[in-house]
Amino acid sequence: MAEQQLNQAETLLIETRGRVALITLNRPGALNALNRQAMQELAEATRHFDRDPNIGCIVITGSEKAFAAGADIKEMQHQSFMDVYLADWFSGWEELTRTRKPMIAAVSGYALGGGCELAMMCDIIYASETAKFGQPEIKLGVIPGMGGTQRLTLAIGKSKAMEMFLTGRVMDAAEAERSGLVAKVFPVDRLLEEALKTAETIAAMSMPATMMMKEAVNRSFEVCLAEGIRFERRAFHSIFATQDKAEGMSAFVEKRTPNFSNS
Ligand SMILES: CC(C)=CC(=O)SCCNC(=O)CCNC(=O)[C@H](O)C(C)(C)COP(=O)(O)OP(=O)(O)OC[C@H]1O[C@@H](n2cnc3c(N)ncnc32)[C@H](O)[C@@H]1OP(=O)(O)O
Repeated sequence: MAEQQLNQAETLLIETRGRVALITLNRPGALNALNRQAMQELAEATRHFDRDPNIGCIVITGSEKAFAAGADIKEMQHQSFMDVYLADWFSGWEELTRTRKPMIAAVSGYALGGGCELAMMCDIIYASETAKFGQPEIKLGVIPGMGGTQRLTLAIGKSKAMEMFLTGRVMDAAEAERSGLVAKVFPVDRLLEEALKTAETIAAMSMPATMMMKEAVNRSFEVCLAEGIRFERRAFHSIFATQDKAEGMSAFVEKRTPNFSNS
């Protein structure tokens, strides 16, 4: 598989592996704490790959010890209400959630606070056996600010989410998988390989279909069921205008591998 190293950001390592983009959080001294620079660089990298017709899936990972230990507490420590309100802190993360191509989070070690929220902004979470998920903001006297109260509650249900938010308890990988937060758990040394393998599988599908699938599934989080189902039906109708629909169905009937053209 062709590997290509892209221009380096300060807080990230960015590379491509064939049709997959791999973004590695890289602030080892701070356990990948997410400062404003990391937010801007992540948004820039995902925007870049979203526009790149050669990329079909994006994987975001961290180190073995920490996916990300949260938003940068040292950066937030001296901010006042007026500082964060006027600068609309964390609104920049919304850009990441507007990425239209599928994103996989490969999580090893700590995914706390903003780290857990970043993983949940992705479409699939794969975890290593050492992964630890939590929203410990309550211990800092604050609440999550990157979507955690909404996404964790939707992922694992109100009672369990409330227990985690209100106590700051951390969940291990096995519990995260049982709760539906995580799709699969792997030994540490297989995590990235498995995430990249799934990303390659996704990138080999029809790109309009994977993008529309993501858009339709995400509607279920944003609108009521009836509106979501209407949206899904319209997206389903419109995908019948693609060549990839014709190719995919013909390939099935003809018992061959489809050759998608992303059109
Ligand atoms: C408030 C909102 C809206 C969102 C948030 O995300 S708040 C942050 C939520 N996360 C946390 O509260 C976790 C904070 N970190 C820890 O509790 C611990 O670091 C640990 C349990 C994850 C790991 O403990 P360990 O003893 O193994 O490592 P440390 O010595 O504590 O950390 C190493 C190094 O990293 C710095 N660090 C860790 N997390 C953060 C963070 N979230 N922000 C800024 N810096 C962080 C830590 O200070 C230390 O650096 P120094 O050696 O320079 O002190």
